[in-house]
Amino acid sequence: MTELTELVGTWMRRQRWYSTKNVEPRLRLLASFDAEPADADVRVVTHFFCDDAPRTPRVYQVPVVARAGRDGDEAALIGEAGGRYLYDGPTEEAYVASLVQLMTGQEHAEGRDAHAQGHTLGGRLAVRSSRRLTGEQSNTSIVGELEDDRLALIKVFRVVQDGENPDVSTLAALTAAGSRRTPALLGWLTGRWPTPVAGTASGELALMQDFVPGAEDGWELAVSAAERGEDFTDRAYLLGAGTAELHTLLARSLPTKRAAKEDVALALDGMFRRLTVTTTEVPEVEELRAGIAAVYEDAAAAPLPLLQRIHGDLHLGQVLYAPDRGWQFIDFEGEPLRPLAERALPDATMRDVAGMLRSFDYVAGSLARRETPVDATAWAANARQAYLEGYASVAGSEVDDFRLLLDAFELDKAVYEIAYEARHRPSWIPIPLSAVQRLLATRVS
Ligand SMILES: Nc1ncnc2c1ncn2[C@@H]1O[C@H](COP(=O)(O)OP(=O)(O)O)[C@@H](O)[C@H]1O
Ligand SMILES: O=P(O)(O)O[C@H]1O[C@H](CO)[C@@H](O[C@H]2O[C@H](CO)[C@@H](O)[C@H](O)[C@H]2O)[C@H](O)[C@H]1O
Repeated sequence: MTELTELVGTWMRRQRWYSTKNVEPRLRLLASFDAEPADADVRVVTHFFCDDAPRTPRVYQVPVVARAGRDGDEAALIGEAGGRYLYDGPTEEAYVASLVQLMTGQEHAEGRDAHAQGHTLGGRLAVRSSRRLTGEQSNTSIVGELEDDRLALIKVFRVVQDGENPDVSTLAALTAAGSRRTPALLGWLTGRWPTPVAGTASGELALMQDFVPGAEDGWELAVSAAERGEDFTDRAYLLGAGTAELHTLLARSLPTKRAAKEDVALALDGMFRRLTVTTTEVPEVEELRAGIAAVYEDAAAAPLPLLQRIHGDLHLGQVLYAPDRGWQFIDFEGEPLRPLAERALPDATMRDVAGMLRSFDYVAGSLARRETPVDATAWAANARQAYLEGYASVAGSEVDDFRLLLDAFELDKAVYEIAYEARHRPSWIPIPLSAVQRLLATRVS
């Protein structure tokens, strides 16, 4: 193993976006692309590494700034190799400037940057300064101050996959439709890299959107309201109405289809697959399997909905509350544990509704686990009710018409969350696990 690969492997293991926390990375360098050097002492290189450790190998995009001196941010230092100090690219202005140039420069990137193609909706843009956001994230987000004084949110995808990333295609359609519920997309970068086996893969490497100023994170807002026992029903009602508005716009902007038997079979297949994966990782789920399966089968026999583009991983961490714009929806990438090819397929809106309902339960679950526990059970029940009423204020009787589907998606989401927590935050497994037990118990009674 080369010095670079070894260094990146050790560093990557500690990053939030390293997606298989329970295994030691086994990296293989697939390709490296140099950006046009702006300065002889600062080289910007984007590496693509394949991690062979998980069952399905994953490809990571690792942008690095190699400096001649140890003069970058110490917290972002990956290590020293080949006589240079290597820093995590997104913390470095040189990387962000070259990324934005690639994304919004009109001409096709040639020569050394031929691995990437920029697409701009906002013309040629340039950053004056940038700052990486910290916090729990699957990808890496950066706030850039543009030369025209606007702020932009730049997101660098870490796990890259062959195919269309719905974060870009969904936001592009919403932006074109003049959405008031989402930040406008400004541009994106599509790249090519060698696949782990043979051939070339192509997919999105980064995107850039309007930064929503003064926005508060929905999860933090909800948790702080719940812990103080503050009413959240007005906000939850507006969130429900906003979700339905978003769904209406998505149905108008992207393909829809009436669900057919084969769509039901496909959805059921996906749900049972998740159940099997979760059971393998968390054996306690086995004894709940029969009850879960019965709920899935009931939903499969119920009336079929119209399928359309949805958010795909809706929860309180995917919404921002802005004083002048109300609720804003972000991160249309879908569930990170789901194959990319499935994520942009038309789906049922009740999947999103179920995701948000699970999130209110998570607020109560996380507060109950505090050192000094807070009982937010009633808070969560009221938020849930208000959210459904808000949704119905725009979408009419849809929730009542597809109640069995909603029940099944709520369980499916909790099953997904058990696997997600097992990989990322094992001490939180009890939150979705007890939700599955409760959802099954309330159904029987
Ligand atoms: N347009 C935006 N304006 C302001 N903040 C944003 C915007 N988009 C994302 N953020 C912030 O960045 C964080 C990560 O963004 P997100 O799209 O959820 O990334 P990830 O794919 O890593 O989960 C969000 O929780 C939010 O705080
Ligand atoms: O935001 P991501 O796309 O990375 O989504 C993943 O991580 C989420 C956690 O950050 C996870 O959400 C679960 O925990 C949330 C609280 O932290 C809670 O609000 C959600 O309801 C719950 O599902 C999400 O499932 C996962 O895909």
